[in-house]
Amino acid sequence: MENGAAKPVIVAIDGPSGTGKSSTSKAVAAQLGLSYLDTGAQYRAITWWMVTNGIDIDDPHAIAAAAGKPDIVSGTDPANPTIHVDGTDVAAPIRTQEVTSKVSAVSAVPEVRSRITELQRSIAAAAADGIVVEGRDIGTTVLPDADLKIFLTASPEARAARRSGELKGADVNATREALIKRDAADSSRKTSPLAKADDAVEVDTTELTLPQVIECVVTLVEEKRAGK
Ligand SMILES: Nc1ncnc2c1ncn2[C@@H]1O[C@H](COP(=O)(O)OP(=O)(O)OP(=O)(O)O)[C@@H](O)[C@H]1O
Ligand SMILES: Nc1ccn([C@H]2C[C@H](O)[C@@H](COP(=O)(O)O)O2)c(=O)n1
Repeated sequence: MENGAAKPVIVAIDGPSGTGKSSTSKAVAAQLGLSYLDTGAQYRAITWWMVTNGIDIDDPHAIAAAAGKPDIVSGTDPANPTIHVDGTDVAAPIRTQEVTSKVSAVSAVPEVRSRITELQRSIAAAAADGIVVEGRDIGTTVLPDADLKIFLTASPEARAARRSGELKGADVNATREALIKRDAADSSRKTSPLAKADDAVEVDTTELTLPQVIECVVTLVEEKRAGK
């Protein structure tokens, strides 16, 4: 690089629901001055558009035919990540129970995946200082040449407890069953399922605090940058 500037670093963080991908990725990106991309928010955004426009979620052909229609724009500042569909801020509506229950079906459709994957690659390529991209298939499919790949895991019990804490008063057992069901759907789809890349570093966060996970990932990025 000219003037001794650091080479942009691409970090892929994958893992099942509730393992801490978003919290960790945002904090690592902020600490290291990198961009941040929440790819789950993009799949939620396209699902929100399908629901809002009356597309039959049980009909993969209808989803495929509509996959190219919504304009999805992701803001990549880790201090203020944003998501817009056709100019509308959808940060809140993409987190509803309705969207959460339908996102696995929509994201399993190959036409949806190729559209969103292309968008993700163009965002990563445009990140001048580098980027942390989090999702389910980033290390395996979207950015197979990422400089560093992390795969976060945690027990279903720990993940359900974290989610129930977030959803104030939600039943832990119901939350646990819902996330196990979503993980099973995301792991078993034919096109780029949730999976650990062979060259990913697995970090089990069950017994770690969030600051410990962040520190672990920051250290891994710094070691990678130092060429260790
Ligand atoms: N190591 C940890 N210890 C305790 N709580 C954590 C830890 N990591 C994350 N959390 C909390 O767990 C919740 C889920 O974390 P987060 O949203 O980052 O997970 P995620 O993997 O991105 O989930 P999803 O894929 O469903 O979006 C948040 O409330 C977060 O603060
Ligand atoms: N790279 C990705 C990211 C997300 N998805 C799908 C599957 C998830 O259940 C859903 C929502 O993700 P979350 O917001 O919970 O991280 O989006 C995917 O298929 N590939």
